[in-house]
Amino acid sequence: MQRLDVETKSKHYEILVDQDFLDLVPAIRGLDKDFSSYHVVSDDNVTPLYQREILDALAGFGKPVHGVTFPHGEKNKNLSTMEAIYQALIENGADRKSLIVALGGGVAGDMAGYAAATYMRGIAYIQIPTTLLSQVDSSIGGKTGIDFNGYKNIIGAFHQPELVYINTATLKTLPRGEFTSGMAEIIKHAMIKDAAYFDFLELERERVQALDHEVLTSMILRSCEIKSQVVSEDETEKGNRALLNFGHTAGHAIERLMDFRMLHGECVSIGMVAAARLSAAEGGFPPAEAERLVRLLEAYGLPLAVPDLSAESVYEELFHDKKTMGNTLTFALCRRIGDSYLSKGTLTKAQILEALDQVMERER
Ligand SMILES: NC(=O)c1ccc[n+]([C@@H]2O[C@H](COP(=O)([O-])OP(=O)(O)OC[C@H]3O[C@@H](n4cnc5c(N)ncnc54)[C@H](O)[C@@H]3O)[C@@H](O)[C@H]2O)c1
Ligand SMILES: O=C(O)C(=O)C[C@@H](O)[C@H](O)[C@H](O)COP(=O)(O)O
Ligand SMILES: [Zn+2]
Repeated sequence: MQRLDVETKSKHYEILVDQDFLDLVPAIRGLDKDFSSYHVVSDDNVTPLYQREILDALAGFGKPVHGVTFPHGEKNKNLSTMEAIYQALIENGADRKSLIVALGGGVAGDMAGYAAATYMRGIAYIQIPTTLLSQVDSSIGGKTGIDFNGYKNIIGAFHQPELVYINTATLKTLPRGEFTSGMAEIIKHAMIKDAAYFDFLELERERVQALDHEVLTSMILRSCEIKSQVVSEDETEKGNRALLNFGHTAGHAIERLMDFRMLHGECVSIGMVAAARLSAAEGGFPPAEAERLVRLLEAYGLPLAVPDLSAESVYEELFHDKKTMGNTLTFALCRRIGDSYLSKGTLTKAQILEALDQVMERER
């Protein structure tokens, strides 16, 4: 098992990376908290795969254990699913000393985390991420929340977990497209912080895609390190945490405009291509490096452009981004691969439209 620390202002916790669930109970025991009951929240794909094993393991604590299942998918990351989760917590007698267990992908993590942030004004939770995306990104850092009227993560709270327990064996059941979606966040980590990691992702692509255990584990660990470092320095996104939003400004807009028919990572991939174009327009990001990004995304099977949207429609959506203050758009951009910065209000509408045009399939 491998361990990493996350040290934010509000909480210190560990990320454990293992190949099974055998150390989960000892890890929870190690938190040294006397939880009164356990509530495992997962979607209807993950429940039949992993919920029973987790419930059985937690039953060893001798306290009530409950499973809560919600319908899978981004379309269900909303208030009505939250209502059902709150209802289940009440019916199952969750109290202030209960532990919520977020089991599944980023959707389960964001919603179970938000339930933990708000139920009885905040209770403890842990993350057991089972998608590549959630293992390297969403389970770490305490951003929790839901979409509302299609606006991405527009309601939410920062609430750090007590523990992140990653069992890489769960990736064996993950559909291929979901694995690919997770690769977008991993490439994002390399783009914003680590050129050598970008080289690694280029060099080791075949072994990554073959789920080679050694390469996969090193990759997950490196991404967890990058994410936890950024989060530890700026827990509540007062500044540089927004670098983790590289590709998300346009990505979230596309996700909404496509009515969530595309996966988060796919939209982030297209958003990163747009961000690379903007980086070139503003900061002189070298065209050869933009090309390397495009080739890497393509090699991992990620999309580079979006069908059936107009640059204008995406541009209008950008103003709903959480980094937008008043009318000032903020973008996470790159000077070079591995070297990122925040650009606040300096790009013109024409520059942004031109970059967006290049990721519109019809207009290419
Ligand atoms: N909080 C954050 O910091 C953060 C970071 C990145 C993304 N996100 C959010 O995460 C969400 C995307 O997460 P995701 O890509 O994990 O999506 P997801 O949670 O919808 O999971 C993807 C699909 O895989 C299934 N699944 C999960 N684990 C499985 C497994 N081991 N085997 C088989 N099927 C499995 C799920 O049922 C689902 O259908 C988005 O809502 C995004 O906004 C949040
Ligand atoms: O943890 C962060 O900070 C991120 O930006 C990680 C992103 O991958 C993630 O999609 C996050 O949920 C986006 O945050 P938002 O504040 O733009 O909704
Ligand atoms: Zn993301």
